Amino acid sequence: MSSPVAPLIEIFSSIQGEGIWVGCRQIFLRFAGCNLACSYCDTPRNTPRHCRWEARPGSREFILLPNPLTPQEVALKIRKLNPAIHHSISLTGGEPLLHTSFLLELIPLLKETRHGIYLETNGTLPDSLERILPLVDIIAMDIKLPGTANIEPCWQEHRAFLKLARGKYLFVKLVVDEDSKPEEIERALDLICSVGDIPLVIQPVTTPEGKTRLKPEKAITWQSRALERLTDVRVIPQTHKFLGHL
Ligand SMILES: C[S@@+](CC[C@H](N)C(=O)[O-])C[C@H]1O[C@@H](n2cnc3c(N)ncnc32)[C@H](O)[C@@H]1O
Ligand SMILES: Nc1nc2[nH]cc(C(=O)O)c2c(=O)[nH]1
Ligand code: SF4
Ligand SMILES: [Mg+2]
Repeated sequence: MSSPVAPLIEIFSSIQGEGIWVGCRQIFLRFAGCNLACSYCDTPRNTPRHCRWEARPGSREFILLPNPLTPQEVALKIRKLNPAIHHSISLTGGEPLLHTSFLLELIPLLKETRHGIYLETNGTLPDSLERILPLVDIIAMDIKLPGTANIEPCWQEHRAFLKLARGKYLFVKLVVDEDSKPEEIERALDLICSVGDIPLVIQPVTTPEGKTRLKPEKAITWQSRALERLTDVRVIPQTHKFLGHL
């Protein structure tokens, strides 16, 4: 039987710019395609890019789409990035859980990082998560605020996802801006608390110009509100955008 293939946008080594593992060195695998279309999304999910390899740390290897790669080919490219010095491999996108058949074959080939597999996900595909759950170590799950992302609500999918993911090293990211609706943030807090005392990162929207769209006073207000109900609540912007990392 032939190996599944997956459309990858890029493979690169960089410093995690978001969430509770910010600052850790990771290898990033960015998959093409997404089941959502968040208004603030900073990632061209399907745009082919030119193939090029820059042989310097933090460089990126751009895979010319639609040239899908097999798990063996991806594992070989990762091996060239010295996985042993990396905290983990971040599976991101686009939405990585759209490619679970590929991940089931790929992940067992990726053993050399210090803390395994880090899944960066929009938290809307619980059935897909269930397929690969034993193979992931850390889950960074977004709870999408419908008004902020300008998408249909996915509260039910998020609830099912959280219940599955809570046994892992799990944290939730809430991407918030000045116009985020208080009732939606409250609903997200209700959802998290109904599943457990899960670490929460409030992540301001970053504009294409690199500015954060959440004033300090509002970030403080929402963090205070969340800290009344959760133990670990941090406000962390996308640091890689200020530091110039990939
Ligand atoms: C590009 S997404 C890919 C993984 C997955 N599709 C998701 O949404 O979690 C990775 C992370 O970047 C965040 N993100 C994307 N665009 C952003 C922006 N303009 N400002 C702040 N966070 C952003 C997402 O919310 C998510 O936490
Ligand atoms: N440095 C860096 N950190 C990141 N954290 C999440 C990212 C993503 O696009 O999934 C990302 C990214 O694209 N670059
Ligand atoms: S789910 Fe993630 S990749 Fe998809 S549009 Fe939203 S932020 Fe972008
Ligand atoms: Mg990114």
